[in-house]
Amino acid sequence: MNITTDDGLQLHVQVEGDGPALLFSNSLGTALAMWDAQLAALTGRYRIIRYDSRGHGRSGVPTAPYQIERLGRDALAVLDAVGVERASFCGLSMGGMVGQWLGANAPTRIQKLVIANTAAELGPPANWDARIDAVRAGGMIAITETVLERWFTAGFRTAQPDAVAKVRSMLHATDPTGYCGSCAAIRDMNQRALLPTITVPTLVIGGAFDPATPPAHAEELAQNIPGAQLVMLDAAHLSNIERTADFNAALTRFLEA
Ligand SMILES: O=C(O)CC1=CCC(=O)O1
Repeated sequence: MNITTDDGLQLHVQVEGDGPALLFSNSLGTALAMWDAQLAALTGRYRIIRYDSRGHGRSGVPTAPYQIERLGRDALAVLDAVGVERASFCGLSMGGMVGQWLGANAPTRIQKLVIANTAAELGPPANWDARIDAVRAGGMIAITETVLERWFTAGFRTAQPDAVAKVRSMLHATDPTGYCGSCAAIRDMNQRALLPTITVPTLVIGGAFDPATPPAHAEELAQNIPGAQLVMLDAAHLSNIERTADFNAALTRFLEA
């Protein structure tokens, strides 16, 4: 289904399964299909709500730079459109940045918060400007292989070429304008001051081998969000794909405690 946000953008949403509502939010350069392995494991126990973030997948692609607040309001629009007052939330990387915003600004809408492979601030801005310039000049292909090397360990890339190929396809299919708009949102983000205000029960998941959001970022989040738990997986950036069973176990253990 498509839903319309308060600024008139169409977002592509899929709702599957029955049970307590669980909203997933994708990372930069992917789409809702990045959560397929979670859907397969959890669909019998949860009402799984997935959506393509603006600029990604089958959602609309505004041209101006995005902001994390705007992405957070999109997540609330998804909940409104599917008639869910309160859901647990799981977001990875950019999705986890959205989760921090929701935890601080919409605590009545979030039951439990899971933020994976993410950060409160991910500078320096010049790195994001360089990435935006590279994509504007050469399209998604210009950055694909470098990005994939950060998303998965070398061992996983060798052992699981089909899983990597699926993610490569998502990255190639991402609209360069949407990708650059999202890079700008991450470049301009600093949510450190929000962390102590998050009162929602929170699980932080990190990747011991994640070069994109290294373990220090996960530790900072867990130390500054009151009562947050921390789980470190043997994975690079897309830990939900590289370590599906461990990720799903940590997620369900936390949600069902
Ligand atoms: O693509 C990357 O470098 C890693 C990343 C940062 C934010 C996100 O969603 O992915």
